[in-house]
Amino acid sequence: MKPAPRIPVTLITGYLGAGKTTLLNALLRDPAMGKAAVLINEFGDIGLDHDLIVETTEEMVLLESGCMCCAVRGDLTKALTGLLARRKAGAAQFDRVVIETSGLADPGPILHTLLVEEDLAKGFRMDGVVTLVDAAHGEATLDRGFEAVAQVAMADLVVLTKTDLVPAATVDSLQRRLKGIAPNARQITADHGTVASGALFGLGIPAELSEASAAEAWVNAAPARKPLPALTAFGSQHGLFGAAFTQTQPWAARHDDRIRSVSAVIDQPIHPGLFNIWIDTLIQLRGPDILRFKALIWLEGEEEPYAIHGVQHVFDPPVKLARAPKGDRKSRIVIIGRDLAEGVLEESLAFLNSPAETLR
Ligand SMILES: Nc1nc2c(ncn2[C@@H]2O[C@H](COP(=O)(O)OP(=O)(O)OP(=O)(O)O)[C@@H](O)[C@H]2O)c(=O)[nH]1
Repeated sequence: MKPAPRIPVTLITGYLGAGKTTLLNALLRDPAMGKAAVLINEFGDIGLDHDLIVETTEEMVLLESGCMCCAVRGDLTKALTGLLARRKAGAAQFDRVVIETSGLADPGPILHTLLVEEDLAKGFRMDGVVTLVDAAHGEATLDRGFEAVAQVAMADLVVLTKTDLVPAATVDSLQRRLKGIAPNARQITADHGTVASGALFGLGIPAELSEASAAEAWVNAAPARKPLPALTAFGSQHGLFGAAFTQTQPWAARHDDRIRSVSAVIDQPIHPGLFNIWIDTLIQLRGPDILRFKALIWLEGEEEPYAIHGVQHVFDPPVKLARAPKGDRKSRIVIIGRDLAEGVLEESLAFLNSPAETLR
């Protein structure tokens, strides 16, 4: 029997006051939202945002008493497990979950919870990370704290809010900066919380769709700007993830500079052995510093590609995609990392281009 489709989860994040509650209120009126369960996380004792939500769905859970990424993770697990059980028993009806995080939350551990808790991973799939950035205070917020930069780096979609409060040139320059931090994330603007209907949904791994063409758009990888460096032997100048990886640079400069995003398009199907070595090494050595990993991978000898996504050292099981487009058997990989020395991810990606003899 085919397993039931997993329920998509959307994570709405963004710094304090970025406009998350305003957006959620507008979203609750969007027919594209369908039947949704909404989880709201509050930092501090009083669940103020809960009172600010004017229209509610039937399933609204307020997670209090701390930041979701640390203290409340247990609560998040409990809330999601509870929702799943009630849905199974017919006591709750919803087809998606939307989580509004506290402004201080790091989306990484929250995404982890969805991936590592076995029951949750079976019942839910991540549909997308939506990060709100306040156009009026965005630059200053990014300058002040790395949390805000990391929230942008993890986004599938960046939503600019309060653009009505600043000149167009300010919006342009902020958008350029955001593109630098998250080159693969789409950017849209919200007018007092209102975005085009459905714009926030369908951003995740198209697992249940099984469409390779959709996966290409999901990965959104651009060919490397410079050709991948040639590998002469196993590993390269630095080894697969060698010296340069352990030697991170002093990150005194801008917070933005701590984020490095690398994407590659690999023309030929990849030897499965090479791919396994590569990904194991990446996870073992640099797992905690991989903020996001998305890939559409063609392996030698296989007719369909795999979609893979990961957050730090936790990876969702690869999803084999059916209905692959004819012709193009190029793998696409995007890695967003923090505190990684320049050139190292590129070099490691070059390993995937190396002939299979490298293994022997
Ligand atoms: N001018 C303007 N104000 C906005 C817009 N979107 C939100 N706001 C205002 O920004 C303020 C903060 O919005 P919230 O939705 O409470 O922000 P939040 O991200 O939920 O805030 P925290 O829960 O503190 O993290 C409110 O006064 C909103 O009315 C916008 O597009 N334009």
